[in-house]
Amino acid sequence: MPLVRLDISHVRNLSSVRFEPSPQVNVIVGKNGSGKTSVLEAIHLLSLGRSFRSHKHKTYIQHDNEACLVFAQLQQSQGSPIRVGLQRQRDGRIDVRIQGQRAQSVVELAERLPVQLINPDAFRLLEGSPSVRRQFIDWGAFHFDKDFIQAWRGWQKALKQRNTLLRRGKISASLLAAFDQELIRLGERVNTSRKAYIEKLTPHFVSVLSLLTTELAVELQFFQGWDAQKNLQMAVESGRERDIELGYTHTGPQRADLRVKTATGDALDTLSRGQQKLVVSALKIAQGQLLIDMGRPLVFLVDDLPAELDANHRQKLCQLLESLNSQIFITSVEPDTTDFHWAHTTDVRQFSMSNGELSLLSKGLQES
Ligand SMILES: Nc1ncnc2c1ncn2[C@@H]1O[C@H](COP(=O)(O)OP(=O)(O)OP(=O)(O)O)[C@@H](O)[C@H]1O
Repeated sequence: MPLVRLDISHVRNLSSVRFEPSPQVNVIVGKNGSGKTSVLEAIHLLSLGRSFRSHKHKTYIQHDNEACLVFAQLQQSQGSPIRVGLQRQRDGRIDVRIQGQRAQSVVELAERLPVQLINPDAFRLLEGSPSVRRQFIDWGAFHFDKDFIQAWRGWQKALKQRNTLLRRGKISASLLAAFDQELIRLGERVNTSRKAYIEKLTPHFVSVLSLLTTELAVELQFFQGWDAQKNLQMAVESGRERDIELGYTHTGPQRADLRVKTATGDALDTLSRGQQKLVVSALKIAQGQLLIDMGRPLVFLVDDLPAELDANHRQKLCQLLESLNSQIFITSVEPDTTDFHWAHTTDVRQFSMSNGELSLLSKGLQES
């Protein structure tokens, strides 16, 4: 599934960038504002139909252009590469093509080209609201449990309807109880899937983190969103009167969270910025590794790797990513990337980015 060819047109300052990435490691080096992140943004756009930097598509379409286009060839395990492309118009329209045929939705691309992003914003996993961590869990649950998305959508719908009733007031606890059956059934289903995913992820996370650093003992605690001693039925029943008072559903899977703890407290309060970066990277890599173990290769997009990591940890992170046998795109402002040590068997291509122009600096297997 690696990208063997990439054509990017009119994404930010990239008027026309065409290149043949390595199926293994690609390092893009350039000054601030040269366009490195825009290459990762274009790959993300092709995978998910959206940017990781902005929800507003007009911000990434190049000024004075009506549309941006990202086109790629994806290597298959057998046979010739498949052609995939995505065009986004300024008026919002999206055109997704697979082998020249129009696709039903961007989901078809997400399945063919899963990406995992590690960038400075990934810190939001620790410092952001619980919704960021729920998204992280749900991404994994979605890939692990084929029925998860259907249950999640149904539960969201039931929750929305219930909250609308509560907001309007004038609803009795007995009437509300009639609406709660579906909410409870689907909410339990969502919770079971999330729990199972975190159980699978935890040992991977622990082992990935121990490869990055031996100095940190970090624990993942899944909070299901209500008292662990109760099932959802009991929690919803005992919370009904309070929900009526508050005008919304105050307990349930919508309050779930993933707590990242050290021996002395929350990781966010006790770890340095660099250590937090290692923890977040370990979470993201563990998540990717689980998917790879299921036979679903993915592309890692790593933006601004050196920031806040010393050379030793940077090297360990590179080794770990390399060991996953995935395609990797890494950006760096450092002109000297010799401290990224890759195995001599790895095909590393190094590119230079300058004012939206990409050029190949070096290519091939590494010297031992
Ligand atoms: N819609 C747009 N049209 C044209 N140029 C844009 C648009 N949006 C942003 N730019 C410019 O494109 C460039 C994008 O750079 P990008 O963020 O990819 O750089 P970078 O090399 O990753 O920088 P850094 O190292 O600072 O993260 C910037 O120079 C920015 O001013």
